[in-house]
Amino acid sequence: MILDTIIEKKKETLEQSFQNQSLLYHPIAHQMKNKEDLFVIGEIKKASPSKGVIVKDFNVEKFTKEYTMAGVDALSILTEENFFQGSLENIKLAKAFSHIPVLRKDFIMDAREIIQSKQVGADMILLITAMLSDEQLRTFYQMANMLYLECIVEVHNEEELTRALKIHPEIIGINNRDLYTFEVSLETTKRLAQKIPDDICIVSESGIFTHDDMEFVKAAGVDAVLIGESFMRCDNFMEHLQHLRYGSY
Ligand SMILES: O=P(O)(O)OC[C@@H](O)[C@@H](O)c1c[nH]c2ccccc12
Repeated sequence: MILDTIIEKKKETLEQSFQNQSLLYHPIAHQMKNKEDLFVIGEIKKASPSKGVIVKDFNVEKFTKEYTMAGVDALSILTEENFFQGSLENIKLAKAFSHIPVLRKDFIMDAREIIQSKQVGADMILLITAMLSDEQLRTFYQMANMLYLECIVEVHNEEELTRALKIHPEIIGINNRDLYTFEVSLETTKRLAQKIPDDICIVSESGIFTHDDMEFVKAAGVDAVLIGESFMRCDNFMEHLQHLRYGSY
């Protein structure tokens, strides 16, 4: 049968073309892993449930340009509307005014939101283990990968980490903030990072304000940091990033 022959040949060709190359390409994870210094994701958020309104003069275009010029490696854009006063439009703005990768930061709970993230131009999405079943986590992760969206799989404790590791994610985000009590402790990063295999990128999220905080999470073995409030409140992004990285102004 010619069809069988075609399929056999096709299999061979596929094997050859995907040899030594991951079927799913993860450029941001790759960049995180290979950066000498910490990879910095700067977050743009107007408000949060724990802090209320953080910036009154909220201008996504301005923040995007300033973060990019200051030298952050990626942007995180809050799109949740009710508690963070975010919007999907802000992703489009960030993409229009910057060339660096953009993370859609939201509480994704529906597969349609993954397609929507791609449509507005996001490069990466957040999947929060605490609010997804094992099945959702797996299917959302696969779906995102098929759309060439990278994922940060967020965890806050050992039980969530065990669940997250089952899908072998490229990037794990350790949230230092407990989403139930809003308590923040960088010890969460220290505790969980040592339980994560070396080939997975680790992002320490929340509560990073100073150079000492950066050094602390770096020593814990993370590849990247996600910083929101301390950037949102600073007067000069470039100086603040310098301070975070090198400890001086
Ligand atoms: O502003 P901070 O403390 O630097 O935190 C940023 C980011 O980690 C935080 O906004 C965050 C982490 N995980 C989330 C999940 C949903 C909404 C927000 C978040």
